[in-house]
Amino acid sequence: MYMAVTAKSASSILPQHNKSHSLFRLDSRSFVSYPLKSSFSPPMAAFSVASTTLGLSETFTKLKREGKVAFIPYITAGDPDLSTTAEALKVLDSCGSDIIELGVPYSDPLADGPVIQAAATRSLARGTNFDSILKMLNEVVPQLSCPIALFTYYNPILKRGVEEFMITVKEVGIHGLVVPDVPLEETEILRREASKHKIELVLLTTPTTPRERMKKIVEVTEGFLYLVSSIGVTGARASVSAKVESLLKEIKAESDKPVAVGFGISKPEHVKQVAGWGADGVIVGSAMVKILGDAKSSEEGLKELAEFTKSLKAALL
Ligand SMILES: O=P(O)(O)OC[C@@H](O)[C@@H](O)c1c[nH]c2ccccc12
Repeated sequence: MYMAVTAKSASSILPQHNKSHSLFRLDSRSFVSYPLKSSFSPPMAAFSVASTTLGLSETFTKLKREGKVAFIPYITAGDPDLSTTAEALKVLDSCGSDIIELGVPYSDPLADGPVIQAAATRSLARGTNFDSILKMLNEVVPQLSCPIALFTYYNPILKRGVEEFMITVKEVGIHGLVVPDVPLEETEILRREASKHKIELVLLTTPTTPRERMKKIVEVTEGFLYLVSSIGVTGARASVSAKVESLLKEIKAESDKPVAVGFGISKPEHVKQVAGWGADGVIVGSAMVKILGDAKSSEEGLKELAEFTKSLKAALL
């Protein structure tokens, strides 16, 4: 189920639409943002919830000191329901996740494969919305030891207003933000408000990102750099592209910022391999989402999620 978009809308969000596979090619042209450094320090209240948990970059600094690689799962908020999401966040945290990516369900998830698209559809059908997610986070975040990076397409941010969005997510203790489809020409306000409210804006590069553009992205990403392992959309793959090894070398030649790799990773051997190639973090999404979506009950899904998370985390120890 891929959205038929006009050439214009595709070019403004994901510039290439490969007709042969009707998959949207992720391209970093829409992933560049330049957070402005500002002297603005938000009122202490803004830190009240988040001050007990390390942020994204602090987490990577701590892990690097310990010689460890970050394990970063992704799940879609509200799938199968928000109370299960609340429990899943606690399960992922207690099973050793170092950062959790929490997806805001969206009606046109252009960069997502069928598993995450279906999760977003189920969640929206249940009535999940941004306010109900914030309410859940307000209760759960104080119980977590690892930071949350909110994952959302650009539209839900624009709908709420960028400044209002940043204020509200900061208030519930969100540390980071990943926005895969932010159009280059509209990054000005996003990076200014993210920086102002101490939200780490994570940028993405892909295997097709030209070197000069990659350098720009690496320079300005905050928290970590998201290296998309393969072209196409999210979804578990039989193997992780060997190109990741050389891409990691190229990026690390430009910057010592942490790099986390995502797309297709779904087995302990994938995790081990990507860590062995020098990644600072490993991101697993669709395989996690599938467990929760396929389970006959929440209890069963949470139990399987715990087992699966521990099996992947063990590959990093
Ligand atoms: O699902 P995968 O193949 O394990 O990839 C991680 C991915 O799910 C998560 O990081 C993510 C969810 N939706 C996205 C859209 C674009 C980039 C990344 C994502």
